[in-house]
Amino acid sequence: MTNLLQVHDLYKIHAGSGEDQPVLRGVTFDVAEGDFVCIMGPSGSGKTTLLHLLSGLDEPSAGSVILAGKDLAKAKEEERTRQRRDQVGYVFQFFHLMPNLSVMENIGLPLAIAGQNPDRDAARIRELGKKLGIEDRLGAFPHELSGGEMQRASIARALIGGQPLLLCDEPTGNLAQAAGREVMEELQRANREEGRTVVLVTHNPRDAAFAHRVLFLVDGELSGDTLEGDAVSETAVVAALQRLSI
Ligand SMILES: Nc1ncnc2c1ncn2[C@@H]1O[C@H](COP(=O)(O)OP(=O)(O)OP(=O)(O)O)[C@@H](O)[C@H]1O
Repeated sequence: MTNLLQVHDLYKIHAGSGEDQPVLRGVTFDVAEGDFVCIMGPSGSGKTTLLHLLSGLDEPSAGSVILAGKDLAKAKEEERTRQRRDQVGYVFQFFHLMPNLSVMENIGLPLAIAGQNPDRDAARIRELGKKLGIEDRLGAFPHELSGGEMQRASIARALIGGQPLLLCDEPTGNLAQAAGREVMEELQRANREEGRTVVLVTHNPRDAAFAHRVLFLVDGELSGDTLEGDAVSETAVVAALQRLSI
C-alpha cells in the first residue's frame, strides 16, 4: 500500500520555548493510504503541534513530512498552501464554523476558497448533508445546531473538497457521549466507504478503538508501545495508557 504520509525524524521547537525544550523530538511514522491512525498522549505532549506539521500549517524545526510524495518542509509557502488545500481536510474540537454563514455555506466554503462555485455543487453538499444526517439543518446557522450537528457539519466541510487525508483534532472533545459516537461513526464511514485516510488525535479510549493503529506520544517522542489491527480495543488502549502513565 502507498504511503500518503511519511514522517521522518521530526523536531519542533516553538519560538520562545527554548532550544533545549523541543515539543517534538525525532518523531517517525508512516500513514498508508486508507489507514486510520490514532495519536494519544498527555496534555502538552505535542499532538496538536504534530497535526499542524502534518498539514503544512506549521514548519518543522528539523525532519521531514512527505505528504502525497511532496516534502512539505522543503516546499515554499505557496506550494505548502496548495498541498494543504488539495490533500487535507481538517476537523477541529471546537468546530470552527463561520457564525454568519448557513450550514450549507459553511460546508461549501472550501469550494469557494478554491475558486469554485459552491452553487454548482449544491447537489453534492445536500448529498453529503444527507449522509451525515443534517440534511434538514442546511439552512440553519451554526448557533442553531447542537454540538453533534455542528461537528457533523464540520466533517462535511472537511470532506466536500475530496481531499484524501482527514486530520481530526479531538473531534469529540466537546461533545456528549452519544453525539461523540455518531461523529466517530461518520469518520469510520468516510474511511471505509470513501477511502479517506484518517489521523485522529483523541484523549478518549472509546474513540481510539475505531482506529486501525494507535500511537502514543509521550514527552514529544513516540513510544514503541503501538497497538495495531486486532490488538486495538478500548480495553487495550486503557491498559496502554496506564502502562505509559498517561
Ligand atoms: N505556537 C506556540 N508557541 C509556543 N509554544 C507552543 C505553541 N503551540 C504549542 N506550544 C506548546 O507546545 C506544547 C505542546 O502543545 P500541543 O498543543 O501540541 O500539545 P497537545 O498534546 O495537543 O496538548 P492538549 O492535549 O492539551 O491539546 C505545550 O507546552 C504548548 O504550550
